[in-house]
Amino acid sequence: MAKENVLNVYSEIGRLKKVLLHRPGKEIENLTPDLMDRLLFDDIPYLEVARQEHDAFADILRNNGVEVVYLEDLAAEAIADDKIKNQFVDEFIKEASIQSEKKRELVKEYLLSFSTNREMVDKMMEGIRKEEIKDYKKTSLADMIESDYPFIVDPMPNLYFTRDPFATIGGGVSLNHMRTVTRNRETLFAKYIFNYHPEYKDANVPLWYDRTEDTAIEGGDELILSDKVIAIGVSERTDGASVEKLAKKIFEKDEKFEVVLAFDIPKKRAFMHLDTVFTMVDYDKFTIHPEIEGPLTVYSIRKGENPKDVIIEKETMELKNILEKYLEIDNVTLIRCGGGNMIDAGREQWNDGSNTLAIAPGEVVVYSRNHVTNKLLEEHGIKLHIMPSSELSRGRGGPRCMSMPLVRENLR
Ligand SMILES: NC(=[NH2+])NCCC[C@H](N)C(=O)O
Repeated sequence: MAKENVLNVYSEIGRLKKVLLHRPGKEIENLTPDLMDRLLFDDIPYLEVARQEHDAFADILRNNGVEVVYLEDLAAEAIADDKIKNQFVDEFIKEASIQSEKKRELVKEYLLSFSTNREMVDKMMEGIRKEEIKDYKKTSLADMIESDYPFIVDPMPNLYFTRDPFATIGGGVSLNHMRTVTRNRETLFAKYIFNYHPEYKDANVPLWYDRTEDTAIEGGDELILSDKVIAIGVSERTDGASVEKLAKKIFEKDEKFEVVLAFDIPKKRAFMHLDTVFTMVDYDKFTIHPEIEGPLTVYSIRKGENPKDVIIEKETMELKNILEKYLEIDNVTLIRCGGGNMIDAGREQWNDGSNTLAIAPGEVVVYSRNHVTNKLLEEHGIKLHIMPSSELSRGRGGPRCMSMPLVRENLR
């Protein structure tokens, strides 16, 4: 029997009931200066403190009635069956770009040697250093003459940004194809969770996107403005083609969404995802990076006559007017990160000052370090839950990026 409402997200702000996090693990201690660029970090966080901050984040959520589940637990629970575990390990190895056959065999043996699935999953996330598997060098020429690259399997340090590899939209999931190899490897965990975890496997969770697609889309670009309107950033990470594919899939099912808005935003790191420049904090309030106020080009995608067709319209408008028009609200307030002061805006933007996680309308989790923006939010009547932020922020993501809502209460 199909279970109902295992996933339910029809807004950005409806009371948060269940959320997916990943507690930063030893993958952070496998970040090196040489790897930072490719693995999308600007600095190396101090793991112990990052974990304290992350635990404080989870506590804020739990203390406010949110059920917190962890990616690493769900992934381990999803592969309880040995056949599925074996398949999962094979797929993981296939995507880990390991050069020689012998080395792949040894990695498999090593992963299967962990006594619990949870430990094995942690190891997959952490990456495997050369010295962990000693014998491979003797067996193949490729391995004998290989470079001094220190890893057999790369770490996945971005996993604590659970927002991106997949995203709940309505009653389904966008299982994303990520722009970069490092982040695309992360999506494998979600594939197994939605196919095999006891909570989800019989729920027939519809997939609005699949990781096997060849164009990119990331969860940080996917915002659910209401049960009628979805906004998606066409950004450094998300292609226009992906937005159209996703819109068609959603319209084919009887979801209530009526329009998908594709926001054309600058393709640069400070604007990485739409949620880096713009998050919803209340019914009629948004916190934004002043640079996207516009005029902005937006493409609205609606259902066509026949379910496979869509109608696309291009508009160029100020952000405020776009939101007022599509959300049918008379007056939308945009709260500028850093209060519009160029220095404060630039600094706080860089540390995700407008990347807030709403846990209810008018109630958000924010980073402590962005005090200029936080003060402004308070002045606009927003209730803040402030979390510590010196280490986690070094990965260039804030409270919204670090959380994937699974269930939100519907708004009245
Ligand atoms: N939804 C977000 N804004 N996520 C931020 C992700 C940051 C991560 N270092 C990356 O570059 O992918």
